[in-house]
Amino acid sequence: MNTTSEPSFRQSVDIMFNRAVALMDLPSGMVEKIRVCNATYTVRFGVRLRGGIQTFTGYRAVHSEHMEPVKGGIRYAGNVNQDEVEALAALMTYKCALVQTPFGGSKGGVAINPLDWNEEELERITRRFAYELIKRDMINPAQNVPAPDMGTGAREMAWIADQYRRMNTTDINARACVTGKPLNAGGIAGRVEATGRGVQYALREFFRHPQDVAKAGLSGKLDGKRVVIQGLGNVGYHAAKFLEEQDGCCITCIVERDGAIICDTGLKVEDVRNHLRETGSVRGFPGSKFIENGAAGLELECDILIPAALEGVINLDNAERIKAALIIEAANGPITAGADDILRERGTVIIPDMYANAGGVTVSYFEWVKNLSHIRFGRMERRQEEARHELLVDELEKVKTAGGNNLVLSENFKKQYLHGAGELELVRSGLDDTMRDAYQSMQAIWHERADVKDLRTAAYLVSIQRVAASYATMGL
Ligand SMILES: NC(=O)c1ccc[n+]([C@@H]2O[C@H](COP(=O)([O-])OP(=O)(O)OC[C@H]3O[C@@H](n4cnc5c(N)ncnc54)[C@H](O)[C@@H]3O)[C@@H](O)[C@H]2O)c1
Repeated sequence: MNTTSEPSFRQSVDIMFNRAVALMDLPSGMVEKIRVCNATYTVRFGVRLRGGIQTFTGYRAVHSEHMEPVKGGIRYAGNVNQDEVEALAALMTYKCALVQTPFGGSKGGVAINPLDWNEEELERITRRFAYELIKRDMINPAQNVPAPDMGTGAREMAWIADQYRRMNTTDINARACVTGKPLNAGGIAGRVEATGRGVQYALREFFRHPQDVAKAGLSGKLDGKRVVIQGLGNVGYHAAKFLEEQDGCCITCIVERDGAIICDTGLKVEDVRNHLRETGSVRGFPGSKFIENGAAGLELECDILIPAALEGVINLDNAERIKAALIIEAANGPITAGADDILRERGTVIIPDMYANAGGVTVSYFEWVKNLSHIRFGRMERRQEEARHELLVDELEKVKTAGGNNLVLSENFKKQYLHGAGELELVRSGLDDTMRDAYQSMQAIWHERADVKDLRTAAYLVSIQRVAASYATMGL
């Protein structure tokens, strides 16, 4: 965050929370219980590296245990701190409640820049941090289940899972101690793409409602919409790629850490990603204009702005200059509370983080269930579906043979129909269903209540109501 007069990330989340509870009829004690972060564990641990001992600082915050396990990613970034993990843990509570994954909220991180360390060193740092959390039950399939976040991915999750297994050799559910693992280590198809895929499904759902599209001052479908995206990491890359290749969006600007590239006729996301991988920068991407001040890319004319990197990037400094009609928060907390006020006043529609990036935790839930059930996901349903489809196809064949009509089933159709959905299709359809349902639950409040002016407040209302109901039922 650039502006000293801005609240911290956690304070920003609290301001948005308070705006919502002011419209609710909850006892003040309950409001306070939900708002506060239950506990934050800080650990300073040493690892023998590069001929000496290096000391690192790590955190795991548990915001709400109204449901267990609690869930939330582990972030590796230089500026990870207690305020940030507590804000992110709170967002996890509200996110899980909104998309109805049965978890409380948590988040963790280590204050390191992963680019400063090689793979072997990162493995030793990760295993040591995991050890510190596992021995305090802060990684455990029944209590606290991490996942990837900025700076971490499937590789780190595999190390954490292995560390847990070594320390808990008789735990048959060991694999469920962390999600976002590689497929061959108990992961699930579609987890890597899940958060970006969820952003795509969220936008598709938004554009199914012309009334909502009109509120943003837009019209028509997703096809042809001009999109600016910040961050071409896990979330940003998948979101941008799917929107470009499958929904006909025109990606006019990509903002990365060292600057931004602009191309009015549209950037090929896959090619930009390859260029970024090969050169470490977006600079010099053929057919594009490079600007050193990447943040200026956020201020370009466009229909949809997708911040998918850091928190606080839309703040009091630049909010007035943001021109996008619609902002979808793929990152957590990219808009500060002050900027949110400015944009809301101006009528910019914001699809809030707790909904927009919930695809990750949704598919993490599928992975956790798969690990606990010890069966290849969807396997039984698939056989059952196949049996039903066989009956249908036999019947159609009989109709055809009897000369009832001219129906001809192609071999290709039969193959696709009979083989039903694989794990990836099941995961995607489950995610799509979740994103549609959650959108409609926010939207109902946005449309029905005159005092609820924006989707974020509506999302908070849905979530807080559910968390409160959970506490009220189980007691404190
Ligand atoms: N990974 C997930 O499943 C997941 C789930 C929910 C939310 N999120 C949120 O999405 C955001 C991104 O996470 P990710 O997993 O994609 O991280 P990532 O580490 O894979 O990617 C982050 C990208 O942002 C870029 N970046 C860093 N600093 C930048 C800057 N100043 N300007 C522009 N780009 C910059 C990095 O180069 C990188 O390409 C975070 O807010 C995270 O909390 C991630």
